[in-house]
Amino acid sequence: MDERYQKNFPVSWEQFHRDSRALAWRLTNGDRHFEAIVCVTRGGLVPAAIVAREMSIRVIETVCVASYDYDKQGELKVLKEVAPHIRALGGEGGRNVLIVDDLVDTGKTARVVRDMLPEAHFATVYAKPAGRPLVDTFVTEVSQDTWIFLPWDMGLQFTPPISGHAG
Ligand SMILES: O=P(O)(O)OC[C@H]1O[C@H](OP(=O)(O)OP(=O)(O)O)[C@H](O)[C@@H]1O
Ligand SMILES: Nc1nc2[nH]cnc2c(=O)[nH]1
Ligand SMILES: [Mg+2]
Repeated sequence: MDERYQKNFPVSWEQFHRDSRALAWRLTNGDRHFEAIVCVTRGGLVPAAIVAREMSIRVIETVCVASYDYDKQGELKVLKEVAPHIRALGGEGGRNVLIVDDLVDTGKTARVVRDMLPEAHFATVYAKPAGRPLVDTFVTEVSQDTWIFLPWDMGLQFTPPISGHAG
């Protein structure tokens, strides 16, 4: 684990579903009308599916970026841009577009995607303090020194008892 991260925050599928639904509730109670979701792959794919279902949004676009190799942040590469007709929804800048990602950490990914769609609404399930100013709506804040383990990166495994005795 990168030394920047001192704590773990493991999230189960149920918890992630609950938190993504909570994000949809917040977005539904806002004053914006969204015609399409742009999800930031790959982490944004799962919350985007849940938010799209709850908000009855059927137009889903991707913006494909890569920056982390597990917990090591590298140079950010845009592998696929947003289609021009999606960028134009609600006028130049994408005012009627909802951008969804799983989390914001340093804010580097959010900055790049926001620059593509400056009028869009940016939503994440989790936010760390450095990235929080770049997000319009989120559900749970976690500290900067916490690594969030998402359910698709984990599996069930044996945990030894607290006493240390295996049997
Ligand atoms: O705020 P930042 O420091 O830029 O970090 C946040 C980004 O990091 C993760 O994506 P990652 O690059 O690991 O790719 P993935 O979504 O394909 O897992 C996460 O899904 C966010 O998109
Ligand atoms: N899974 C995961 N990916 C990240 N990318 C940047 N920060 C994080 C994090 O805390 N967890
Ligand atoms: Mg990502």
